[in-house]
Amino acid sequence: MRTSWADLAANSAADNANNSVPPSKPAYVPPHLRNRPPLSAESHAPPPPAYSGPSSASASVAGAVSGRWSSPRNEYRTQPVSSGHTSGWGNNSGGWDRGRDREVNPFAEQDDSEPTFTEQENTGINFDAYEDIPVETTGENVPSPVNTFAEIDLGEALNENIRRCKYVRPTPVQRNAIPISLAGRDLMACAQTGSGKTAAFCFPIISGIMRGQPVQRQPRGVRTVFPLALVLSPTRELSMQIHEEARKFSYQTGVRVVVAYGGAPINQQLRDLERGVDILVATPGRLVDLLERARVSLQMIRYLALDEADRMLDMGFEPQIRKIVQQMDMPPPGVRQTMLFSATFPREIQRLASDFLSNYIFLAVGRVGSSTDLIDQRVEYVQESDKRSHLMDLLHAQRANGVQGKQALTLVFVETKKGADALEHWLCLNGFPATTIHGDRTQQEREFALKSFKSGNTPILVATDVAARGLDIPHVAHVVNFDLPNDIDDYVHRIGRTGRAGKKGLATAFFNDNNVNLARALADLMQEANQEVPAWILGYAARSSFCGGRNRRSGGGSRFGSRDFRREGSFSRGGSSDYHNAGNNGGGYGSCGGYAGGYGSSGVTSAWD
Ligand SMILES: Nc1ncnc2c1ncn2[C@@H]1O[C@H](COP(=O)(O)OP(=O)(O)OP(=O)(O)O)[C@@H](O)[C@H]1O
Repeated sequence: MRTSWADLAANSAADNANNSVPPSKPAYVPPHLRNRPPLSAESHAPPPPAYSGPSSASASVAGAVSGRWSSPRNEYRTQPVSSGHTSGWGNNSGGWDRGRDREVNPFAEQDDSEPTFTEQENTGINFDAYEDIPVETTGENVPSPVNTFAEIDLGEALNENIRRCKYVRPTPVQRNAIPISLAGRDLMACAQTGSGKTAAFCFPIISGIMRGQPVQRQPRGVRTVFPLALVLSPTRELSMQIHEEARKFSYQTGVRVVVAYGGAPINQQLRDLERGVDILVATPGRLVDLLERARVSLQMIRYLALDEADRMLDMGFEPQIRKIVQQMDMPPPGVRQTMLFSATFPREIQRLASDFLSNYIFLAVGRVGSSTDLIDQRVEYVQESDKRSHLMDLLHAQRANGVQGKQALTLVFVETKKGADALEHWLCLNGFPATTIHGDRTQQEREFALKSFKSGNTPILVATDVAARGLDIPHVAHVVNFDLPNDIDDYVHRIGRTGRAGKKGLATAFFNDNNVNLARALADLMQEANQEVPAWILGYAARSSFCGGRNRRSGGGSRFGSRDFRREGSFSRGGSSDYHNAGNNGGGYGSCGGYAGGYGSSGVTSAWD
């Protein structure tokens, strides 16, 4: 099969050369043949494939992989559907140099905003910090974890990009999740913020597309595109970030990644799509738009990844996700491969998520929903009226300890968009350069704010929950919860903007009587992360209603006992009851509670996309 596609590409190139007339659109070239020198008219030999097959050192994983392709998924792929890619390569954006048929090197791209931080600071990754993390996997026939990237058969081009990224070894979530995904299994994975989940779902997708058999060519004139993989994320900025990461991982693999998100001109995104797409990274709203315009079809999807999956399936997004995954033309579970990732996975969301999965493996690296103990968490009692002056004290102290007199990056979370603007204004008036990101700002303003913050030019970013999830901003030294969220999971994601990739971070929360409902969960979370819990907060925790409020986790007993919801007695839907437990066991669930409401921020959902 591979040979015939190689022949097809070779013949097509030779035909074009012989006719000396360039095709109106370049012919589709399958990923494993892309980035090869163009064939001369004389040469009819297919170029060597980019991926040279499994190495003997990785026989177990590789064996599982080849097994995957003889599964029903393979039959699906070879069905004579009239689809494929709209066009070939290289005419431009999203990582391609317009007019020069050349992929832009994402590793050489310079951020034109002057970085405040040195390369050395950027590479101080200490993944030893994650070594003792308990890992639990449940499900049937769980593939064994690996210890090194060399043990995983990802293909040379991808391995080269891993080296370029300076990833020396896989993080615990990568060690476990990648072999599971390469074996073709569906996965629900929960791992702490900043622990490398993006690569954990990108690597198997890219590798799978590289090694997979190519799809049929798109008939000319049809403008619908047929991506092979779909990665959904809740915010525009996170989709952009995943796109950037995926472009690095897929550099010179021939796998093409395109991003589509709201707030940006759709025409440019349509042009990017028309140039060819293997992996589509998207926010749900913009994707629905593209599907309704019939510019994207999900018919050929082999891989579906939901990043921040619990957010994607909560009340704000669930209808859109169901529409995309269940009501359009995406292959069903068992035919496609589905991967769900987050740092938090409330049991009710797990239950919903199981509709999207087939005989999946549940992976928990660390306790489900826990924060990393790399973050020094502090809670201070601050009345509403004192919050600004208190923040000022923190910023002054930070400036005094700053690197070379510069303000360390501080991310300040507030409840409302108006509150964000007002605080930004006040900070600027008081000599602290600040910017803001929230749903009322234009996309351009949001992107500019983020860029300015990342570069250190504006070291304080005031944000609503739009910035709470997934954003990987190096050097965020301090996260301040100026207003605490209503939900402890939101707190976990917010503080997770610091203390990433093995680095230490600091998180300060302003607590007052408005936050009583969060007291119990906050105290539990801090205790679990070996943080010092002030006695007064334990008092509030005792007073708070264990099963009430909007905190879905609040309930009696240890909320950290929670694991794979299928192991609860109440589980009665689908799947197998014979769950292999390959790791540490936690306690049971608390006796009450569950999901008592949506995220506090559900009102901003549409603005996120
Ligand atoms: N194996 C590795 N070696 C070194 N650095 C890594 C490795 N894997 C990931 N990283 C880096 O770790 C940082 C965090 O990764 P990533 O953003 O994927 O975390 P995450 O688990 O998705 O976090 P969140 O839950 O906040 O979304 C990134 O800067 C990434 O480049």
